Amino acid sequence: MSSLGRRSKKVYGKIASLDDLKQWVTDFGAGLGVDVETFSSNYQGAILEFIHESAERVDAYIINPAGLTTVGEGVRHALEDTGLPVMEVHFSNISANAGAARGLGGGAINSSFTHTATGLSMGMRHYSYAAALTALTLGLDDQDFLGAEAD
Ligand SMILES: O=C1C[C@@](O)(C(=O)O)C[C@@H](O)[C@@H]1O
Repeated sequence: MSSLGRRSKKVYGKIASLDDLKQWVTDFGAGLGVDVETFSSNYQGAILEFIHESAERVDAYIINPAGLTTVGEGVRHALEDTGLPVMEVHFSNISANAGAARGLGGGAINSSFTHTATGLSMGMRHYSYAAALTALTLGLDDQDFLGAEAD
């Protein structure tokens, strides 16, 4: 994701850098009245440390597992252990066939995050984050859904 600006414009759209993405998501959250804390790293251990140290102070996670999508068991497990809602997001539609407009060039991949995620938002460029953030906000405000006390 640190190479966002060099990726296919057709799939990833006009967001030119991770900093731009973080700002866009933060601004979108502010519009919803939500504080967004952003984090990114190319190092799996750093992602694990962030999840561990943030679990007590956040309400939920939105994760784009990017290059870890098919292999990030440690990160997936750490997220599951927080007991918090987790939305998986992707710019691309990772389930699309090869050659599809917003799919990955090589065709569908199987995410190792989806089976324990609360929800999934993908194929909508950076708007996938907007969908995830909106759904999480509504869900957490709903006392019969994500806003309910954890079991
Ligand atoms: O780095 C990425 C980005 C991605 O997660 C997306 O946002 O579409 C899709 C992944 O397959 C890829 O490795």
